[in-house]
Amino acid sequence: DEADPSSSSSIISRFQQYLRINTAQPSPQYAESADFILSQAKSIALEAQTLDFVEGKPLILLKWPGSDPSLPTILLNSHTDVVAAEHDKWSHHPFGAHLDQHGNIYARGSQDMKCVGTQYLEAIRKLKASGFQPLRSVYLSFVPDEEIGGHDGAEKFVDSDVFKSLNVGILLDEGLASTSENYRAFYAERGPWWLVIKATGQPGHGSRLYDNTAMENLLKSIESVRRFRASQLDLVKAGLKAEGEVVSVNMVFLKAGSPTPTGFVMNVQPSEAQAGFDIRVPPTADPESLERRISEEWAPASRNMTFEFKQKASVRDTYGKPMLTGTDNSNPWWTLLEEAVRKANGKLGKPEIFPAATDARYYRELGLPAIGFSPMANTPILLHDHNEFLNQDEYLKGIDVYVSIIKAYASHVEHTRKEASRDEL
Ligand code: MET
Ligand SMILES: [Zn+2]
Ligand SMILES: [Zn+2]
Repeated sequence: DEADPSSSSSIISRFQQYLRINTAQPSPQYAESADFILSQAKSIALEAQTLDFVEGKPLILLKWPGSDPSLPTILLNSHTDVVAAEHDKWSHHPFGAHLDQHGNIYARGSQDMKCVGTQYLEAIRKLKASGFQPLRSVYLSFVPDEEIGGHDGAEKFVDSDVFKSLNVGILLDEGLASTSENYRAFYAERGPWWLVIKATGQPGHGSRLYDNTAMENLLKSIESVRRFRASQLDLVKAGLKAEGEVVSVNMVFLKAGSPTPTGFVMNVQPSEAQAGFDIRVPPTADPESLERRISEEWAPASRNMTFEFKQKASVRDTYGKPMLTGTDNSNPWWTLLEEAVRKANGKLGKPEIFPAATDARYYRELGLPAIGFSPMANTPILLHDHNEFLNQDEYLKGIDVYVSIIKAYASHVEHTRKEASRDEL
């Protein structure tokens, strides 16, 4: 029944409401999404504050206070922005949240990651209705700008005094849909390095053959990048490494020549040429050796080349260690997640390295444990793709998985603390 806020149709219609707010980069409607989140928070009586680290880019922080404020807390993170969508290539409008006859909800952000944001809220709504009282405080952060690097969102947040005062013990952030029945969970991610290489060279008549043209200099680099790319892809194809365990490099733009109103100048060899690459570096890789490869093989000064990074994430934390969250007994949160998923009748695959980037890197950089998890099983991976959708039954199942996880996390008495109190007896 529509009027009952706990009915499935009400839950789905709240998800659709969030999806219908166009928060696509580069001009997300953040004011509207903030209003929506704050109204949801109010309806389930969560404490709320809006943090304006950058004007026009609100970060909403919600709190469900625990009975023991001395315990480290739980932070459930989601980003409110989404990537752009090419409307005319979709079968349904990307901000219409159309529900088709199979129960699939079509919208940009249905997988990445508005689903997770409202699933956290719905799980808390259910837990509150059941009378559950958290021991640890549970925080929810709805952050802007993840899709453009998180510099005005999560990055500013983790540097803030507000964040320090939260005493966060574990962070949950986004994962990926799974095409099998097993959910996927991520203990690390690859760092994005966005590289632009530039070649200069001898300009001249388009009919002449000579050495050291900008185009030739750039093409030698592209050939070298391609050989390296193939070596990494071969490791994946041979089954020796998973996607998140190799360095990926993809050329994303090429720029050279002189445009004319009808095309390009055809008989002048240009004096400059450049190419851009999206490189993803696993935390297990040696960043120094990749840096050397870039400066010596992909953009050597000896070939009149220079390079610049548009984005260069660290793969080491502030203590110099690779940014990996423990998946063994050293990290009770991992075991608790596994158990909680199982209790909710879900299955979890082997822990993986997230192939792309998420805001979790800013927390792992501080040495905090962070787990990437979006409960979507039996679902094609459609983030950033046309016709992104999520099935309503999968969405509802995911809420129950979060009920189980939040319950386990918020009731968890730290082992070391138990030991400490036992020692006192
Ligand atoms: C460096 S910004 C990252 C944006 C996006 N999540 C990606 O992995 O591409
Ligand atoms: Zn995302
Ligand atoms: Zn994304």
